[in-house]
Amino acid sequence: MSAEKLLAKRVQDMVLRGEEDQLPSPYICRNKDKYEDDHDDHDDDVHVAPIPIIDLNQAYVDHPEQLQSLKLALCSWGCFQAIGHGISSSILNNVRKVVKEFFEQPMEEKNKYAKKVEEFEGYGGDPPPEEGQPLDWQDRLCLEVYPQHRRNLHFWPQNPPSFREVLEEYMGKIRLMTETVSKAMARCLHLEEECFLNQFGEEALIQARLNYYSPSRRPDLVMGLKPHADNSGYTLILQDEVQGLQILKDGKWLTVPANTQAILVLLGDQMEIMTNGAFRSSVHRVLSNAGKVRTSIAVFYTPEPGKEIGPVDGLINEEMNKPRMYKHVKDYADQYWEYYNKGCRAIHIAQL
Ligand SMILES: O=C(O)CCC(=O)C(=O)O
Ligand SMILES: [Fe+2]
Repeated sequence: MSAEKLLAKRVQDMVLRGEEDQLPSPYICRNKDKYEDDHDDHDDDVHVAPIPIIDLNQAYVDHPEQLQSLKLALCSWGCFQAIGHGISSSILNNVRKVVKEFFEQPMEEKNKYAKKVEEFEGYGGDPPPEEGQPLDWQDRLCLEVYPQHRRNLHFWPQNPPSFREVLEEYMGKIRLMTETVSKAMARCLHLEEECFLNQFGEEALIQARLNYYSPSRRPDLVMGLKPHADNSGYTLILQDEVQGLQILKDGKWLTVPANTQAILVLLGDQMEIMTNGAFRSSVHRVLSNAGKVRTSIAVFYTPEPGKEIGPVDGLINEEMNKPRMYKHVKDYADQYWEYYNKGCRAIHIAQL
């Protein structure tokens, strides 16, 4: 069956209907040659990553030691687990709960928010990749959240009844968190604290992607989300208690611990450009598993459309051996998706 046709179906629906025995080939992206082999034969030994934990509480975030830890985390891991983010456990639990409840409703209810196959916003699967590229073993609901005038409320679920209110509360807090994080990122590099915020701009995009990973009988063959680096400046990820997210570090896939109280801050390509490569965006993927549903809420924080971004001056010094490594770019997303759909990274388009 073609990718377009498959993308009109939901993975969750295939799993619930027991249609997985005939696993459609566009989903198969791993161990292709082992398709006929022993079902238990797969190599996902889990190496849990000691990802740095950073306390964003105002009382600590500007301490030289904390800033130094932040810099180390971002330069060597490309991510950190944020605690002290000011979002209460009850808000975190509520948002996870309504997201799960949304996906656990009948298809008919969810399809009220269905996207067109080629489009991005709404409920469904990602737009079709190029021919031959695998499909992800997941369903998701993508929503534009800020600036507020970009919201398309017809995609915002009305069921469960508290969905909109709970998401709105969470996203308001996340927006505040982006200010703290952007300032701390500047300060840890000894830059003027508004320098990244100014590049993101007043109309910076904040988009939510609610991910639902159904279990798979063949986690050795499919992938929840294929390897990629995000197009964003950075991404804020709230996980549930089921592991699955992995980051690529020094050529090895390492599992991100499922810390339900922390929000993972993961660098995207546009922060790599703005820091002239001092920070590197993190390549990551999500594994499928045989037993449990996994949900996550990824929020992409991305410079305002039409705004030029580039390496900040303080990170370029030709005489001090810190040459400019990246160009100025505008609407990086447009080219990013072309490469993403081919299963490639796009960062080279900004590199000098
Ligand atoms: O599910 C996750 O933990 C990560 C999701 C992700 O990488 C994305 O939505 O871009
Ligand atoms: Fe991602």
